[in-house]
Amino acid sequence: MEFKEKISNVTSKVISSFWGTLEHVNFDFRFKNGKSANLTHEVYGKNDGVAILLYNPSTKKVILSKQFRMPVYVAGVSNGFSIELVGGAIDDNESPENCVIRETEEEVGYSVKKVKKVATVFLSPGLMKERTYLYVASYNEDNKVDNGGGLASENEEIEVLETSFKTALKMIETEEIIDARTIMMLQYLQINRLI
Ligand SMILES: Nc1nc2c(ncn2[C@@H]2O[C@H](COP(=O)(O)OP(=O)(O)O[C@H]3O[C@H](CO)[C@@H](O)[C@H](O)[C@@H]3O)[C@@H](O)[C@H]2O)c(=O)[nH]1
Ligand SMILES: [Mg+2]
Repeated sequence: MEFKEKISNVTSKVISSFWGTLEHVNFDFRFKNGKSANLTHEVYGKNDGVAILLYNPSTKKVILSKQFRMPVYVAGVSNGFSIELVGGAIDDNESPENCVIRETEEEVGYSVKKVKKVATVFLSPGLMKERTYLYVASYNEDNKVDNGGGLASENEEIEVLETSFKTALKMIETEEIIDARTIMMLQYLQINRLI
């Protein structure tokens, strides 16, 4: 039998390049039964991202951010406001760790030095090529260096939410928290009894 690759003749065409890039990727896919099909799949992405859950083991509080998200608005949820981990897109030539430390200071005004990497996740593997690196770090009041809020130069407007861990877990049940990264990291804290 002639040997054929499972995936072959991959070509990509950029359909839109605005904030991120939307590509149409054309390829031949060989099914288990030996038949092949020429398929086109859409793939969206930007630079990879980072996100972090900050927790204070003595006060049993966590720091989250609240901001407007157009996709959430378009979906008709919470007027478009989403409660999430601190995070953002990695700048060119920046390490994920430096990015997460930078975003923590920009978005919520805390300077943390020691961050622990927990997982690398694809948020929507059927659509997005982005990897997100997930972190945790403990904090206390000494780490607070300013009020955060995001970069005005990037039109960011972020509300800092310091809330009890118990309340944050409740907000998963009530669907006030709907971001997958945030839910998995709150559960990570819970499973590992870090707080
Ligand atoms: N999505 C999007 N955001 C835009 C756009 N123009 C400006 N922004 C704003 O630019 C800012 C980017 O901030 P970052 O902190 O760098 O990224 P992020 O929006 O928090 O994104 C993070 O989460 C995403 C998942 O929700 C990730 O996809 C992303 O990589 C990153 O981790 C946000 O305030 C966002 O609203 C646009 O066209 N599209
Ligand atoms: Mg952000």
